[in-house]
Amino acid sequence: MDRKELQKALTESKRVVLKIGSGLIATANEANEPNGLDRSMIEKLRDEVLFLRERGIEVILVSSGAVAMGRSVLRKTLAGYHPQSNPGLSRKQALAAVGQARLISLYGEIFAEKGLAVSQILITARDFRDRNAYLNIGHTIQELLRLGVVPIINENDTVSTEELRFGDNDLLSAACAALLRSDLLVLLTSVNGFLINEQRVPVLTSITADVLEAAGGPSGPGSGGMRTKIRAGQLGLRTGFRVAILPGRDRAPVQSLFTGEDIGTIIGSTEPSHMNARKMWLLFARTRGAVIIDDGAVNALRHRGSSLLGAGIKELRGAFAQSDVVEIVDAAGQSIGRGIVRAGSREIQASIDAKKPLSYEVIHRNDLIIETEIG
Ligand SMILES: Nc1ncnc2c1ncn2[C@@H]1O[C@H](COP(=O)(O)OP(=O)(O)O)[C@@H](O)[C@H]1O
Ligand SMILES: N[C@@H](CCC(=O)OP(=O)(O)O)C(=O)O
Repeated sequence: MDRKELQKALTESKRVVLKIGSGLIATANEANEPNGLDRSMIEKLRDEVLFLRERGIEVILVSSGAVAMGRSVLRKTLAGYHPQSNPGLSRKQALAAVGQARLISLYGEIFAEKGLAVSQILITARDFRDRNAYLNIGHTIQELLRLGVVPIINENDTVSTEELRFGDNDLLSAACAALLRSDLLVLLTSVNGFLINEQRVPVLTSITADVLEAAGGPSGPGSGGMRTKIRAGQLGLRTGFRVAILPGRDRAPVQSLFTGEDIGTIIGSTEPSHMNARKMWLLFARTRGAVIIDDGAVNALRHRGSSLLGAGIKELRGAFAQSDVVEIVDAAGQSIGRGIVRAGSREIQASIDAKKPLSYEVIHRNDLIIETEIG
């Protein structure tokens, strides 16, 4: 696909999520000790936000840097504090708790210099799994945008346990881009874009095994590196937003992209189709239990676009209630998708035991997503 065509399409975006990672925003002193956040980087970000807003584009920021800022604050204020080279989760959580307040106040100060107000939104992966919490996040952000306030999102590190963590803000910002129906996710990076054999790849329209192979982890203070940026691109291709991985050290990378300069790596297609909102949420939803289905039902779901009828269910795993999201598993134990059940496990189990399958659609087509859509 022609990069120029795709780049032109990007400029039609109505809502953009813009993410800056620890690798770019954290600074170190000459002795390589943590030394706060890079003020000039935040000033640049502010000017990029202003540029997009002047074009009528809504902007949501995702900023890392709480842990790095926490380290720097403690180094400067606590005698005898020594930053650990590889801190565990609870130490990182404590550092984030110290640093997040400073981070947001620094943004507030710098953005106010040009008449912009900021807000802090702290979220966890769990918030996206709960439909009410996710809808409320959306409503709050919508209202902030209506007010003209810039939302600044970070992970709520205090409450994120190991299994509930995004862990890095590339994936958090991708989830935000999907669920907030943004057209474009900009990931600022410390390198020139996605590189293969040191050469920048200007455009990706699909994520192949070679691409995944070439995308490695971070080399600086960040936690995701390029691998998570490519995963963000994969989610974008599936759900309908485009991704631009841009060199964050350039003078004005977003403005360059929007004015047609050939920089960074763009991931997307020229005509992305937004996944419908309910299916989108199913991608992130927490599942409770599973329905194990027979080969005929697998075939009907995969190839005929059917709903799941009671007759196709062989057994159940775990207890769940009507309206819960369950895993859909084939006879070999492989998960083939997930969906919202119209009956609880007790009712379905009773029908299996009585050999009288439920006569209705236990999971309606509109309420399920199969693995080709999940990826
Ligand atoms: N194929 C690749 N292309 C570009 N960078 C790569 C690749 N594989 C690994 N990397 C590493 O990914 C990192 C880019 O992420 P960076 O912007 O530093 O991180 P973060 O967003 O986590 O702060 C760089 O450290 C770079 O060395
Ligand atoms: N929530 C953490 C950010 C985690 C992180 O480092 O993410 P990233 O910079 O995307 O690799 C913080 O603010 O320090």
